Order: sequence, then C-alpha cells, then structure tokens
Amino acid sequence: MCKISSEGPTIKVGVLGATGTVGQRFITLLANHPWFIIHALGASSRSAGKPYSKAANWKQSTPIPSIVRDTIVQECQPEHFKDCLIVFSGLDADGAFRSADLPVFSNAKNYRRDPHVPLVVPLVNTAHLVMIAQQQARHDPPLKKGFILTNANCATTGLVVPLRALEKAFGPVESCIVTTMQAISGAGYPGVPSLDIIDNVVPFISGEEEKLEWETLKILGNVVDGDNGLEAFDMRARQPLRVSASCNRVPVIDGHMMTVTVRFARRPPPSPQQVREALAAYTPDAPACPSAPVHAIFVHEEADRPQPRLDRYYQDGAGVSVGRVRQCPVLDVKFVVLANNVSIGAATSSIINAEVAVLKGIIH
Ligand SMILES: NC(=O)C1=CN([C@@H]2O[C@H](COP(=O)(O)OP(=O)(O)OC[C@H]3O[C@@H](n4cnc5c(N)ncnc54)[C@H](OP(=O)(O)O)[C@@H]3O)[C@@H](O)[C@H]2O)C=CC1
Ligand SMILES: N[C@@H](CC(=O)OP(=O)(O)O)C(=O)O
Repeated sequence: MCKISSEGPTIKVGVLGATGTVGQRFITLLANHPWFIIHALGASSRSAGKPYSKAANWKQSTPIPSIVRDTIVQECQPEHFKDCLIVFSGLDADGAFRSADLPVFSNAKNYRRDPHVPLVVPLVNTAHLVMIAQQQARHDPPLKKGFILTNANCATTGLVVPLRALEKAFGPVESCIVTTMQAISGAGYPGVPSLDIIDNVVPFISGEEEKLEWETLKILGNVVDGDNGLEAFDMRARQPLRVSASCNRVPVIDGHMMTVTVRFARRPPPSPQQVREALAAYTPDAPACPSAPVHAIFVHEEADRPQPRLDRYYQDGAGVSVGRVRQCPVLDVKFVVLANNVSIGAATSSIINAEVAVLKGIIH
C-alpha cells in the first residue's frame, strides 16, 4: 500500500494527454496536490520531446505551474511512465498502460461499458471500486497493480449527483427527462468552430444522448455477483429507471447546464421543498479526500440561478449547483443542474477517484 506522507507529496503520477483541455486542468490541480507529485507528462508525437511550456497551448487563467514548465513531454508509451504509481488519462487509447501493470484513471469513453471496469463519479458510487480486484485477476496475465477506472461523461456526471441524492432520500427514480446545454470546452481544444457556435445553439453532440442514457444506469446500479463472478453491474435491477436525454451545444466556455425532470416510484412523490432539503443535505458515501468538495450540492433559492458564468467554480469546480426546484405538471419535480465539465466532469473526478483508491489501499 502506498504511503501518504505529512512531509509533502510523494506519490508519483503521470498525465496522458497532458497538453489538452483536460490535461491542463489535471496539471493545474496536481501542481499543488498534498499527496501526488507530477512525474511524467505524455501527449502526441507533435508535442513529444518539447518542454511542456512549448508543447502546450496553455488556456488556463493561472500561469503554467513552475513544476512542469521545463518537463519534457513524452510519447504516450508505458515505458516513460513506469515509475508512476498512478496514471491520469485524457487519452482515448490508454489500455496499454493497464497491460503494463499501471493503475489508470481514465476520462476516455473507451472502457466505460466494460463490465469489469468501474465507471465512477466520486460524489456517487466509489463503492464500485470493489470491482478492481476482479478486473486484475481476470486480466491475461493477471495484474498486480494495474487496472482501469473510468470516470463518466461530463454531462452524465452532473446528472447522477442529484439523482443519487434523490434516490438516497426517497427511493427509486422511475423516469428522468434531461435536456443539456453543454459548454464548448466539452469538445476539447479547439473544439466547435467559432462560426458554428457564436450566435447559435447546435442541437446535436455525437453519441452524447446515448451516454447519458446508459451511463446513468451503470453508475446508479449495484455491483452484483453475476454468472462469472463479481463482473457485472446490475443494470437489470435499474430497468425501472428510464432516462431520455436531449443534448445541445451552447456558446458557453465552461460549465454544462441541464434541465432535469423526474418521476419517483414512490407515491405520493416528495414535494419540491422536500427535494430541495434532500439535495442540500446529500453527503456522498465516500472517505474524506483532499480534492472532494465539502458540500456536494449547493441548492440555489434565487429564481435565476445556477448560471455557468457565476456558478461554475462552486467548490473550485468540484461541487454541483442545483436551482429552480419546482413541481412538474407532467412528471413530479423539475430542476436545473450546473456542473463544471472540465473539473468535476473530468480531471477533478479522476483525482478524487485516485485519492479514494489510495485510502482504500488499492494503489501500491
Ligand atoms: N473536455 C471535457 O470537458 C471532457 C473531456 N473528456 C474526455 O477526455 C479526453 C481528452 O479530452 P480533451 O482534453 O478535451 O481533448 P483535447 O483535444 O483538448 O486534448 C487531447 C490530448 O490528447 C493528446 N493526443 C491526441 N492524439 C494523441 C495520440 N495519438 N497519442 C498521444 N496523445 C494524443 C493531445 O496531444 P497534442 O497536444 O500533442 O496533440 C492532447 O494532449 C477525451 O477522451 C474526452 O472525451 C471527458 C470529460 C470531459
Ligand atoms: N462529449 C462531452 C465531453 C465528454 O465528456 O466526452 P466523453 O464522454 O467522450 O468523455 C462534451 O462534448 O461536452
């Protein structure tokens, strides 16, 4: 088991896709992390061999941290990361790192559907880390340290936090209709062309609606002892929850907003005031970690909040904002959610997941 030192950060970590939108957020967060120290950075062959400050088209509002300015960016190959205890990934192809027996905390979509790979939103389902031992044992050859743990799509992340809070308080949610207004940064850099997004809304994001609809079931589901051992998530048990998503790209830089309407299995359903209280009181079932928000959900009382420009840095982007909780004349209750797509929707989630894995003794 790796040790947390009170003397300062000692756990060496690497970042794949370090020059990209998510990679830059990782670097900003890791530069001052109490446990993790950046040891290796990887990007494409375009960037490899250059100092980070020359390779990255830095788009953060704080300067490039001095700890990485002169770090030479590597090709994304496991041998350059062999001394890292943790690899954070903003890269689609990160399976080779698991095969090299490295623990990978991935933002990419590729492994999310794998029944042996946990899909974890740290404010919701860190209990799913129990899957990791089985994933290691089933790998050919079996792994001692390596695994892949994915975090969710950034829009799914914002949705499942309030849904989990509602299910914890009131039992199963039966149906959910969600309409997203997603920031441009969700598409990476340079993202959507300016002539497509300025003065406009684009009512399509490839693959996004499907991800919201199935990822939600896996995240809110339970780990079950299936036919082949502890391998599957109990998606069947989630069948009563039906999710319908409509996704839109809007001219906002950071912060995915969405309107959510739910129907509860429980009749009569909770009132909007009970829903407000349950959301504000929600505490994730996770150990206390340095990067976790003190409050997972902030409930706004003002009629015109949350708003991306005002609320996306709630808890340094690690918390979720909810507002306009009200009765729905068709289903039961409707509300607005805002989550920072590059923070809790990406890098912050991976970092909290890694902190939980350290505390649970999974990293060694
Ligand atoms: N942006 C967001 O809000 C979210 C993104 N994600 C996911 O995170 C991942 C990264 O997204 P994002 O940072 O936005 O993307 P960007 O396009 O901004 O960055 C891509 C990064 O990957 C590197 N890269 C590209 N191709 C290769 C390659 N062939 N080999 C090695 N490195 C490569 C790039 O390096 P170089 O600079 O050298 O080209 C760059 O560092 C994606 O899977 C995305 O879906 C998940 C949640 C939210
Ligand atoms: N597709 C999301 C970003 C994201 O999270 O993607 P993925 O599910 O591939 O990680 C967006 O454009 O806003």
